[in-house]
Amino acid sequence: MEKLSKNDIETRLLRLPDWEYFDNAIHAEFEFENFKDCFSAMSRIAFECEALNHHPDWKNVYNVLSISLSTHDADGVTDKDFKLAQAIEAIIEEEE
Ligand SMILES: C[C@H](O)[C@H](O)[C@H]1CNC2=NC(N)=NC(=O)C2=N1
Repeated sequence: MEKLSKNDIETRLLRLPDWEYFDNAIHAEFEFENFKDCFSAMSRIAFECEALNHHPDWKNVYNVLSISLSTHDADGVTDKDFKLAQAIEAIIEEEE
């Protein structure tokens, strides 16, 4: 999977306003009502990750989920990260 250029990444991010690019990865933070809602979204995201065989670096503190996406094999951001970011957005929108 080919690593995307900074320009490509920034162009693609125009369609994903929750996400930003820094430190060689794309990042987003989502806040939920409480821990249960947050963990419920994380479970749904986890199944999607398995289906896509692509996995986030993520952190949960109570009702906040912080996600970073990069492709370890490519040492950067690839199309796989954008596919997963889109899937995550769809899940978050359904949970809202
Ligand atoms: C063997 C397996 O396909 C690889 O280890 C996959 C699994 N999930 C992955 N997830 C991420 N974020 N980057 C990878 O390079 C990656 N590689």
